[in-house]
This record gives sequence, structure tokens and C-alpha cells, in this order.
Amino acid sequence: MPVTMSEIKLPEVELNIYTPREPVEATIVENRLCTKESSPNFVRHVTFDISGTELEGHVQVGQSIGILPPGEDENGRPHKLRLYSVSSPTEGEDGQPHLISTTVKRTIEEFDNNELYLGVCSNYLADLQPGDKVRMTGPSGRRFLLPQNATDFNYVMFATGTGIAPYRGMIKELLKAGIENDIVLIFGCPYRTDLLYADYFEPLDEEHPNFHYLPHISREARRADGTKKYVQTCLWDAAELLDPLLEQENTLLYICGLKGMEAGIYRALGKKKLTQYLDIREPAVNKKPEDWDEKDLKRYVKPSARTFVEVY
Ligand SMILES: Cc1cc2nc3c(=O)[nH]c(=O)nc-3n(C[C@H](O)[C@H](O)[C@H](O)COP(=O)(O)OP(=O)(O)OC[C@H]3O[C@@H](n4cnc5c(N)ncnc54)[C@H](O)[C@@H]3O)c2cc1C
Repeated sequence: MPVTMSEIKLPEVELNIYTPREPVEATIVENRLCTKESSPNFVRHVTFDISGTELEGHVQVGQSIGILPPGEDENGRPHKLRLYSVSSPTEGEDGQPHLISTTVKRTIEEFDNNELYLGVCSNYLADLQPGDKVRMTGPSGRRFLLPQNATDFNYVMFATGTGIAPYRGMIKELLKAGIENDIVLIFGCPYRTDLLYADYFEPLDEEHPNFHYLPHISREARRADGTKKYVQTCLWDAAELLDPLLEQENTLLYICGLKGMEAGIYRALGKKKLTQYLDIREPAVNKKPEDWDEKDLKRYVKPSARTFVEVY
């Protein structure tokens, strides 16, 4: 039976149990590197013990937590909180409700004058050791969630970088709930050294015929026509799998990761006439998707009710 879109019911979630004025203290229990040692990027899997706090059992997969780094900004004000997607399932890391995890990428920038800038919160978090305490807020986020009736749907999930984080928990949760529908995870990164959680997704892919893990590496092998592989080129590269799935009425699309990734996906959906995943308004509706400019993509091409987006 196809599911109609009015049947996507998102769960009621707790929001901001802890705020920047009244954060809670969590303890680091694990902090390990997820990228390969030869990668120029540093992404870490960080697990927190939230025992005895009201976060225990109240953080839904897809939500984020806030971290308050110590110290002050250049104006002498306390540093603002930064959000990090939760990468553990709702039932907690390894099924333990007092443990939640996230996936943090160190922000490191080099400017033209050779000055290096180290992001405040990501480097603080990435440096923490087991036993260290951290001030936490949240949870936050009420839309980038799995529906209540989650196993009724198929899922096509696009991720770049740490955008993989929420899918780690979501996919574990869906498979544990015995989903028989299909889940496709498309993860884009420049080199294979930046594949995150491949050792987690590959065995799941082998074990579950309805879970399809499609890493898409942009700067190594090219596509047959010589162009680079991006997450959206998967719509053509894996058309045999994706075409029939995306045509089904009960398929949902999730997009998470680098801001701007949604533009390429929206254009690709438009080109493939998969406009049920988009809410396209005048004047974009009268243009070819390949001609949608930044203004169109900002104002007139939006995700439809079947598309969930978290980009930053
Ligand atoms: C909903 C949501 C979920 C998120 N989930 C994740 C996640 O799962 N994992 C993750 O890693 N991130 C995630 N983020 C991003 C995260 O919140 C932070 O923005 C990120 O870690 C960078 O924070 P930072 O404090 O390290 O960098 P900041 O210090 O805030 O710097 C950010 C940028 O500002 C510029 N900048 C700031 N100050 C200066 C300066 N003095 N000189 C020069 N340049 C400067 C630099 O370009 C720098 O790259 C998420 C964001 C959102 C909104």
C-alpha cells in the first residue's frame, strides 16, 4: 500500500531541556579518530556520558546537542554554543541510554597571509580526553527526524562530511526495527581516506539486502564521461537502484552536510523530473533546472514535505 504524504508523522521531541544559561555537564568516555591517518582532515567520534541528566532517553536520532566551549570571544563575551548532530541511535550508543555520541570535524583554515585559524569549539571538543567534563545544551531540532511510522518508508539519504553523523544512528534504528523497505545511503567525500564509518556501514550493507551503502568519491576515479562523481551524480550512476525507488510514493529523501550541497541535488532532481521531492515556485518553475541560479535555489526551489534537509 503506498503511503500518502499526509501520513508522515514526525515524533514529538523534547527541545532545549538545557540552555546556554543552564547547561548540563557531560563526561567524555571516548574520543577517537574516524578519518585515516593520511587524511588532511581530522574527524573524531566523541561519546559522552549523560548519566543522571534529563537528556538520558530524550535525545532523538536526527537531533543535535549544543556544546559550550570555555573562554571568551574577541569581544570579551563568553563563546557561543555550537551545534553537533547526534550520531548514536535514540536508544543510545551501543544501546546504552546514558551514552550519546557525535562526529566532529576540526575546523582548520589557512588564510592568504599564511595565518592559521583553528575553530574554537571543534578543536576544543576534538582535544578532550576520556574523563573530561563538557558543558552541553539541547536537544535541538524538530524536523530532521525519522517519522513515527518509520518502517513504512523507503529512504534515500545523501551525506557529505560530518553530515553522515545522523545517519549512523538512523540506519541502525531502522534496521533494528526490522524495516523491509529500502535504505540507500550516498556518502560523498574527496578521497577514500575521508570515508567516515565505512567499517560500520559496510557490514550492515552485507548483512541487510535492503540497505545499500554507496560511497561516492569525487577526486579519485571519474565517471564514464570523464566528469567528477558527486553525491547527485549517483542519480545517474546508480539509476538502476534509485529510479524505481524514487518513483515510489513512500520514499523520503534526506540531505545532510555541507551548506550548498542541496543545490546540486535539487538541480539533479529537477533534471530527472523527480519534482515530487521539491516545492518549486514561480519563476523557477518556468526555467530548466540546469538554469536555476543561486537566487532561484534560495527563494523558489524548496524541499517538499518528502525531503528533509540539515546543512551547515
Ligand atoms: C544543525 C547543525 C548541526 C551540526 N552538526 C555538526 C556535526 O555533526 N559535526 C561537526 O563537525 N559540525 C557540525 N556543525 C557545525 C558546528 O556547529 C560548528 O559550526 C563547527 O564545528 C565550527 O565551529 P568552531 O567553533 O570550531 O569554528 P569557529 O571558531 O566558529 O569558526 C568558524 C569559521 O568562522 C571563521 N572565523 C571565525 N573567527 C575567525 C577569526 N578570528 N579569524 C578568521 N576566521 C574566523 C572561519 O572561517 C571558521 O572556519 C553543525 C552545525 C549545525 C547548525
